[in-house]
Amino acid sequence: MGILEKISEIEKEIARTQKNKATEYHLGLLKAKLAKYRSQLLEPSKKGGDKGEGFDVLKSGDARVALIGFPSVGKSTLLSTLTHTHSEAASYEFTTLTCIPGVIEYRGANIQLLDLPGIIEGAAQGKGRGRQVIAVARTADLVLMMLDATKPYVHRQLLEKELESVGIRLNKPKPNIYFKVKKGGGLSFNSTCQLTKIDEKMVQMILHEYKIFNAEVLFREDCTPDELIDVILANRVYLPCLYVYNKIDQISIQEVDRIARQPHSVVVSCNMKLNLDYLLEILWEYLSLIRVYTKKPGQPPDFDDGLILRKGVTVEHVCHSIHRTLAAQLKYALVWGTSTKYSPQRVGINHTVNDEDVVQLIKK
Ligand SMILES: Nc1nc2c(ncn2[C@@H]2O[C@H](COP(=O)(O)OP(=O)(O)OP(=O)(O)O)[C@@H](O)[C@H]2O)c(=O)[nH]1
Ligand SMILES: [K+]
Ligand SMILES: [Mg+2]
Repeated sequence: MGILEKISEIEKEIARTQKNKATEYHLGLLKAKLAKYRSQLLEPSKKGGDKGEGFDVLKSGDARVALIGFPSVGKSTLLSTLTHTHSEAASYEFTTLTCIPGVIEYRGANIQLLDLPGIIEGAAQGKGRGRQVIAVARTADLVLMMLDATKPYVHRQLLEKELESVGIRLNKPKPNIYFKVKKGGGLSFNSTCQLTKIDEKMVQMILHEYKIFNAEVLFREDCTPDELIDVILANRVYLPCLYVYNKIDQISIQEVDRIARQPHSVVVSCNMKLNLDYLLEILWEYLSLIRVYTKKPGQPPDFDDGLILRKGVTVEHVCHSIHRTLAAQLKYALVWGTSTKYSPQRVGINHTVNDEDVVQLIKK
């Protein structure tokens, strides 16, 4: 039996197994098996052929966004609208057959936007260019899932399932589980909170499925067996995802309003250029980008040339992004902006900066 058949057998068995206390362990085991086979699918095959490799496009700029969606939802139209790059758009499916990179210039940042072929159900199993598209998605900082607002909601769920099945986790934090394989000593099982979805026996069973007999497992939150499997496999990517509903020129205003209220969702019309400014604002937000200005003593801040950084960075990162030796020479910094109580305020190297802060670095 090939891996694909094994996967489909297990999926069928999971579907026909009733979910209750008595079948809990059995289901946990099935899920562990399923995840194991699926991750084998992701491994590059030794015989050549479909290696599951992405399209060869160099990463560039401050962040990378992958456009994922069914055919003809308007991905190429969006790329041509937001960037200087043209990507052929047409009313037939699979117009785009390769990866076409463009650059969104926004607030001084260069955001790489990747137009990709449409994916279809079964993409993860190798249908169409699915695996290549998915391989590119894994390298992105954000998935921009484009949907046709005139199509049923189930389209979104199908796409999510495809990405889920290849280990891409959307808008989910990494499960807070400490896991370490050991050389001996059996299983050390601990938790810092009450566990309602998993117990020691289940953990042991799942680990045995991966031939792991000695390990340290510490749950810091109430995780599910699936989350434990994710941590064991360690090949999952956790990405923010924006659902962009295109073609709102074709639906009623009530419908637009309803969709726009869903979490992580933005409504646009590429053809009518509706709401694209808002899309860029949200994109910036979801990429956790910030812009920080530097200022030399006695001179105005350099507002033309901000530093593009990520939320949560400190004065130390600011130093590094200017020159690698600067951090070691820093005495203190003066900061104007929302990260301080006073403007300016004298801060140390570990001070966290905010979007739009002005920073003056004082050397020793
Ligand atoms: N009504 C309407 N049509 C749109 C909009 N945006 C794109 N389209 C149309 O949708 C069709 C498909 O657009 P594409 O940009 O080729 O879609 P795609 O997702 O790149 O398609 P593939 O490359 O085939 O996967 C074209 O006929 C576009 O003109 C929109 O905002 N409203
Ligand atoms: K198309
Ligand atoms: Mg296209």
